[in-house]
Amino acid sequence: MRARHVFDERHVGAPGIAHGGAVATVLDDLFGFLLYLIGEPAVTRHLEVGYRSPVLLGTPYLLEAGVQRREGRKLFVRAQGTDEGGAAVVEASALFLVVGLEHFARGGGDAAPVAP
Ligand SMILES: CCCCCCCCCC(=O)SCCNC(=O)CCNC(=O)[C@H](O)C(C)(C)COP(=O)(O)OP(=O)(O)OC[C@H]1O[C@@H](n2cnc3c(N)ncnc32)[C@H](O)[C@@H]1OP(=O)(O)O
Repeated sequence: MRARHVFDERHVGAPGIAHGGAVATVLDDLFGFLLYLIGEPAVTRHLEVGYRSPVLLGTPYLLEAGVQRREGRKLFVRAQGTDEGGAAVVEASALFLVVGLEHFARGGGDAAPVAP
């Protein structure tokens, strides 16, 4: 799956640079959307982010994510973000666990069925 993302002042850490937590949030959400597209309701069990270069505000990045492998209810996923020159600025790997829709009901909100 591919997405284009531009961080803005809402995500600032050091001046002009995205906060690492904001970058991790976007990557986690990218994985969540990937698994939504695949049609697997799953949640993050483990997330690792490698910050290779500062992620600049107001700069478009290409984000790419995919499923590396599956072991039963465990989905191992990977992603990377590259700048317009093709240089990798951030990478992430994560373990998502497939859960039943009752998992989402624990938060008290509506858990809409996940469809591909
Ligand atoms: C309907 C709308 C859907 C929208 C979804 C959007 C999702 C967007 C992404 C998110 O933000 S998700 C929110 C953040 N994540 C959470 O809130 C999850 C909190 N954790 C849990 O609820 C439970 O841990 C979970 C349901 C995921 C699993 O609980 P379990 O008690 O079933 O399993 P456990 O935690 O013991 O670990 C499962 C397996 O992972 C393995 N494991 C854990 N860390 C690992 C690691 N780092 N590497 C490899 N394996 C690992 C662990 O050993 C174990 O292996 P086995 O099943 O074979 O014993």
